[in-house]
Amino acid sequence: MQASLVRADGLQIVFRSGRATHVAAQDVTFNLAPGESVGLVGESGSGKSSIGQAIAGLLQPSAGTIDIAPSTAPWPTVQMVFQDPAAALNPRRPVRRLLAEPLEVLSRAMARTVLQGRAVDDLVVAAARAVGLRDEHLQSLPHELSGGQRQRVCIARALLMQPRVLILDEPTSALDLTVQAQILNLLSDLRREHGLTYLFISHDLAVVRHMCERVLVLQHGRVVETGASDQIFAAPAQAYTRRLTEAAQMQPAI
Ligand SMILES: Nc1ncnc2c1ncn2[C@@H]1O[C@H](COP(=O)(O)OP(=O)(O)OP(=O)(O)O)[C@@H](O)[C@H]1O
Repeated sequence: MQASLVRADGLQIVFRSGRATHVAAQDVTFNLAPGESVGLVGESGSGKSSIGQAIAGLLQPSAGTIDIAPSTAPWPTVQMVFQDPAAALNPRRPVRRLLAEPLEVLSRAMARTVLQGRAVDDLVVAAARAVGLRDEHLQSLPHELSGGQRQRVCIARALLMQPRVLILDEPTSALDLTVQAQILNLLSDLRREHGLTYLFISHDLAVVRHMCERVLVLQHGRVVETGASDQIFAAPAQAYTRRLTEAAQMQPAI
């Protein structure tokens, strides 16, 4: 069996407001092996984002464990990219600042390891180029960029933290189809170049089929089916998955 980089075991995520409780995830168990891209699919409200946030350390599960293989990096090696890049970026900061700030707030020890003697601005320029932004974009405010360019900024900002795992939460859902394809190609290239591991959250199975070797299908917070993408798409075992794949076939191909 392949070593796992991330292991979620028996995850339960419960939201409480007043007396009401809502179980967003129940007994969710899965592995992410180094370098693989795993899709997390399911209808709206099935718990995809909640699970992604728990893996990224942004949300505390009510039960269960998340183990991330030890690394030599003294900073979090899981980064998250969200659906809406405009909401994720401070509208008053130019791109250069947006990219530099997470590096500037690192502790001295972390900064030494991340920067390795390089200037923050050199890393910022390199990261912007690596995601296909032009140098003049560094002066731009988020609203002066296109949606695709803003998502490139978010991806660059995540990459600057040298993650091993990226949680991609509907990273192209807010983009039109041509731009969507460009960002998906960028993500594929970056995964190959940096040996990254992806948890790719999407309600769009056509995108997941394109991006992921393996799929977890969620319904009402539970994993109801899991397997290789090809197999899930060719012969889904569950009626629920069949419904999702049929809906995907009605959408334009990537
Ligand atoms: N902060 C919160 N407080 C209360 N309930 C929440 C909270 N966040 C999510 N939920 C509920 O938990 C369930 C799962 O939500 P989640 O966002 O994880 O689903 P999802 O599969 O990502 O949905 P979508 O595809 O619509 O983004 C939903 O019923 C949602 O209403």
